[in-house]
Amino acid sequence: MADVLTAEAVEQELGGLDGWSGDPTGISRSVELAGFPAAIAVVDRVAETAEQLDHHPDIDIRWRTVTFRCVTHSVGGVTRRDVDLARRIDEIIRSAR
Ligand SMILES: C[C@H](O)[C@H](O)[C@H]1CNC2=NC(N)=NC(=O)C2=N1
Repeated sequence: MADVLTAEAVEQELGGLDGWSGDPTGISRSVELAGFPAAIAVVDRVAETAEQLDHHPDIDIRWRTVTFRCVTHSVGGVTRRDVDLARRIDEIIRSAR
C-alpha cells in the first residue's frame, strides 16, 4: 500500500511540475487547448498512459479547458504514483501545444 505524501513532500513535488496545485488530499492542473477536439485528443492520450500505469486521474472537460486531478483513491491521498502521473500528463500537454 502506497504512502500518502506529507504536506511538505507534496509542496516540494509541485515545484517540479507545470502549473499544478494542491495538498495531500489531491493535486490538480487546468489547461486550455486550441479547441474541443484538441482537448479530447489530450484526454485520449492521458487515458492511454493511465491504462499503462494502472493509475487514473479524475478529469473534467469544459469545451477546451481540461482539469486533471490526481489522487490515489484507494488510500485517500496523494502518493508518488500521482506525482508520476502528473509528470506524464505534463509531457503530453507539452507535446500537444
Ligand atoms: C485495480 C486497480 O489497480 C485499481 O482499482 C486502481 C485503478 N486506478 C486508480 N487510480 C487512482 N487514481 N486511484 C486508485 O486507487 C486506482 N486504483
